[in-house]
Amino acid sequence: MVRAWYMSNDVKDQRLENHQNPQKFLPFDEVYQLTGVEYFFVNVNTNEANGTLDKIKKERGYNYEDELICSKDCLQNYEEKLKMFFEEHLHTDEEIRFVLEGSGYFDVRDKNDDWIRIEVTSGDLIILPSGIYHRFTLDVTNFIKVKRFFVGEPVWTAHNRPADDFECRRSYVEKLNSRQISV
Ligand SMILES: CSCCC(=O)/C(O)=C/O
Ligand SMILES: [Fe+2]
Repeated sequence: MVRAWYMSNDVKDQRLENHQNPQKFLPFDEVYQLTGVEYFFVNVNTNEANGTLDKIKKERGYNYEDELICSKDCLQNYEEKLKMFFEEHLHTDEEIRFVLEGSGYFDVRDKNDDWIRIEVTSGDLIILPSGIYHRFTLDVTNFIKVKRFFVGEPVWTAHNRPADDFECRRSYVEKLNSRQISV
């Protein structure tokens, strides 16, 4: 089950939990209010969710999907890719990841530009809105297998911060500030 917390500013090892002191966990509805990130739990064996995976895909028009394994053995240019994933960046489209096996951390900037760390494990489906600054890291287990969904032809390009002049960034900030982000 998904867990989220505010991160320490002093990150020596990105694969550790890196909590603030004292620890400050957030319920996911608060994460949503502060970031617009959406979350569903999907049973990986039956694909049943709060809704079903098929329903989520249909409603959101996800007509592309593939699988990605991030591990030393399976990911080409592993070190380089992991470094890239942990650079703060945004995408011009939603980032949709459904965890089939393993675990990892998505770090997302909240309204006040603070890092919230979201721990994902098997069954977690997470949707990062277009324009949100974020990054990803494996945890100490060094393994995650995800399904990636997309509307139309996938574009994986990451735009590193600063990317404040991108239309998707402006529109994300505007929506978040006027609380127009909707599920
Ligand atoms: C676990 S999916 C790989 C990371 C990725 O695609 C991305 O864009 C992270 O922000
Ligand atoms: Fe990303």
